[in-house]
Amino acid sequence: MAAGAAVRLSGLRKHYGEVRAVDGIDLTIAPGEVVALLGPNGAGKSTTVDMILGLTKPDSGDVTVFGSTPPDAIKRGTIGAMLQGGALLDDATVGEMVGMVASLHRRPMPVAEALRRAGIEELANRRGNKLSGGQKQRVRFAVALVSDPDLLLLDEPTAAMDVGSRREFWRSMQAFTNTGRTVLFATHYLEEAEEFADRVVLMRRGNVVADGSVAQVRALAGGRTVRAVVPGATDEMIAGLPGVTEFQVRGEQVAVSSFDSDKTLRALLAGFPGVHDIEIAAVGLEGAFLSLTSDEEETR
Ligand SMILES: Nc1ncnc2c1ncn2[C@@H]1O[C@H](COP(=O)(O)OP(=O)(O)OP(=O)(O)O)[C@@H](O)[C@H]1O
Repeated sequence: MAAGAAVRLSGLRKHYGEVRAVDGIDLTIAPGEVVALLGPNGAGKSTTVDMILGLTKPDSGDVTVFGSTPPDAIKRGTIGAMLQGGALLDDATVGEMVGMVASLHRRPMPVAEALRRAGIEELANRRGNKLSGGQKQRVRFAVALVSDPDLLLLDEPTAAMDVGSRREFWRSMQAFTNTGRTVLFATHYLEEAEEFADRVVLMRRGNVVADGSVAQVRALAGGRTVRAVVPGATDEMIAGLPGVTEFQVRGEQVAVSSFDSDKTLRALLAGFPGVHDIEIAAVGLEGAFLSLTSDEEETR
């Protein structure tokens, strides 16, 4: 599979002085996969995307895109990219901007089709300085699509969009991925990863801390939340239960995060005979994200 990989990163590293923006990551993305790159601010997502695009030179390690170097892949129109704040021209119309980019490629799709796929046909004659933030993002999407790329790299594509535009954007994106293209998108929105990605790669401080399907990443965090009404509960008693990683006591209402909910529950029942209204829930992707990317992990 490696030879036919859409993206292959091996030992990829980029440091800025003391900052280990990307600290030796290995990642293989198969053709047709839709992968979310998740992580808190400063995790190294943009630096990774920039290295795949050849915009940032790695200190060490290799990047290949469909077996080629990033500059060769870009020359062939294999990669389309939508970057945070990618420049648009104030005085050119949307149609002109997308047309200019199309003219740089050997086998572009028709400009009208790129506009249609990005859902901005009606903006074709609008000038760059008359676009809203969300509309600009869609123009960047059309620019990314017009080379008819096999790989799309998107750095926080829906950052400036309202909820409705976000939905529509992902609908357009799904139409694109249904044709078997590969997509890697960086995002802060867990629900986008959960809903649209086949695979989630979680980054923290320049490293990949989890990689798998949404269900697998959730399971990696392994925790559950136990809620109950516990007459007589005190902070000290709840903190002393086995498996507890975090807890909250509000009057008799207790919520506990636990890495071993069976043990926690047994001890709770033994220590507090009056406990009632017990609920146990699996950690969502958000919980997994927080537990796998929090700085407290550092001390483990
Ligand atoms: N050109 C640069 N010079 C110095 N430090 C940089 C440079 N680019 C990135 N960094 C640092 O590298 C780290 C990783 O940044 P990066 O932008 O890749 O993170 P990110 O995960 O994309 O964050 P965000 O979600 O905030 O966009 C950060 O600490 C950042 O300050």
